[in-house]
Amino acid sequence: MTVLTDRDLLRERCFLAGAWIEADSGERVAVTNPATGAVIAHVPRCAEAETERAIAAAQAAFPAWRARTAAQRSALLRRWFELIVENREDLAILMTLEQGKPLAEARGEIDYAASYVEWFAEEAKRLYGDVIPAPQADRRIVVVKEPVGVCAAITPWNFPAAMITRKVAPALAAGCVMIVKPAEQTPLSALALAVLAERAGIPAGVLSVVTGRARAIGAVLTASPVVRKLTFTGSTEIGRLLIAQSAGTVKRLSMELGGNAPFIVFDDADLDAAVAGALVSKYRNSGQTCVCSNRFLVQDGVYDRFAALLVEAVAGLTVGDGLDPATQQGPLIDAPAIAKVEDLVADAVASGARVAIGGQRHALGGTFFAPTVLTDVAPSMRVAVEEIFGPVAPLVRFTDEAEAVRMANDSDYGLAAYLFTRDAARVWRVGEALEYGMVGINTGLISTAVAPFGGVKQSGFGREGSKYGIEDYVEIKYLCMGGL
Ligand SMILES: NC(=O)C1=CN([C@@H]2O[C@H](COP(=O)(O)OP(=O)(O)OC[C@H]3O[C@@H](n4cnc5c(N)ncnc54)[C@H](OP(=O)(O)O)[C@@H]3O)[C@@H](O)[C@H]2O)C=CC1
Ligand SMILES: O=C(O)CCCC(=O)O
Repeated sequence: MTVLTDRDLLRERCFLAGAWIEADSGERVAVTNPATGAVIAHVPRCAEAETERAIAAAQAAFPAWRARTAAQRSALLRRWFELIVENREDLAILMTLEQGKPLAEARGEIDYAASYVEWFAEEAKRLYGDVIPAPQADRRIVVVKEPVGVCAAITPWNFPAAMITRKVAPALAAGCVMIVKPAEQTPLSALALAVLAERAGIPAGVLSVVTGRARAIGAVLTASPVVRKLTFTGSTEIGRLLIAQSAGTVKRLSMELGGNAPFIVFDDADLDAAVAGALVSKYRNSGQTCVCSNRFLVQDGVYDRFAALLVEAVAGLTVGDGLDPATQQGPLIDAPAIAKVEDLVADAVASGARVAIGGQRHALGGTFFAPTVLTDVAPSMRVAVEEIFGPVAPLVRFTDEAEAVRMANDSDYGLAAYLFTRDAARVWRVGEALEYGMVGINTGLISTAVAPFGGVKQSGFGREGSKYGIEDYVEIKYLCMGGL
């Protein structure tokens, strides 16, 4: 394996109640490098019993953690942030090894992940309440914010670090404690973050990371009355299941689920900017991002020109192992992922779409898929309806603004949307008409810790990052003082 400066960051045990443990069964799961198929590590295959112990440890740790002052919690989070930044290169290498994204993108994700910790270290100190003018002279009404309590996070493989910090940091800032179940494909980044949290001095039980059997761990987390909140990022299908499972304990939930982002290019757009935006929003992380553009809606007048420019730009993308500095697009995460992308492209072609570039597995083999542009795509084709999660840009034609908005909103999803135009009035009209939680205007990159990330419709609910993100981890309590 590529040498880490600090080998201690590569952990093959879970972090539970401040101890590094094996699974009770002794079973382990292999972690593979998607670029080579090589096994790079093993992690414990934990199940019900270990999850129960993590919950008990969190419950035990909660009173002391919530009792610390906001400034004390903030200082520990700040230290965690500094350690993430100091270990940026090792964390990025680990991420590329287990996830496949190019090293430059992995470094970017570590910075992004760290920025959530930095942000919420600051927000911890600003969790203000309210004083409400009372209707009676002898009363005072005060609103305070209290931590929700024991929280659980189930996270995906596409952003192995950032999806953890943007849940853990606001939770800990608010005074909650957290159990994380990372994705099976990418546990090493989660465990390395736990190493750094431990080094930062975050007390035992405040943060646990349990790897292993998703269904068993999820069942215990959702059924437990001790766990007061579940936050999930992943597929809509599993989100629905977790919502149903949480009904029995009436848990608070945050769901960041799938997307089908429209990327709308109007006739008056700056086409060079639109192509640059398309590249970053479509091909970053090999298209495996819930906010990736899933369908390009391009107006008649610029359709052919935009397609030609996009194909030219895509032809210049270098595909390869993420550890190679020349690589701009890595492999897909695993065999089912590439099979799904291949199937969607085949379905589109069979229905009349044209492959302008790519359209098949890359010559490198394995799970590498050629960066692809499809033209003559109809909005009803599966490739424009389902979440692709791969480097495929389907180009759909539209005639006028009303049609673009109608097509864009014709989806069960509502996470991110993008539009490119030079018309300021249209920016407002279309920006407001889009039924999405986030809208990128003349940009393909909207993710930042300072803005609220989240969706509407079947893309989920709750917001992460920004001043709103911490609210998902607090309960509002009102104190009514009478007889004054
Ligand atoms: N919104 C987003 O950012 C993401 C969307 N997706 C979409 O979902 C598709 C499938 O990806 P996939 O990785 O299977 O996504 P999943 O939704 O299956 O996985 C996300 C997380 O949920 C866990 N999980 C899976 N099943 C259960 C369960 N029954 N109970 C509790 N936790 C569970 C997974 O654990 P484990 O890994 O151990 O199975 C993982 O930690 C992608 O192609 C993409 O379309 C995927 C990832 C992120
Ligand atoms: O794809 C996801 O699951 C989260 C989006 C990453 C980002 O914050 O941009």
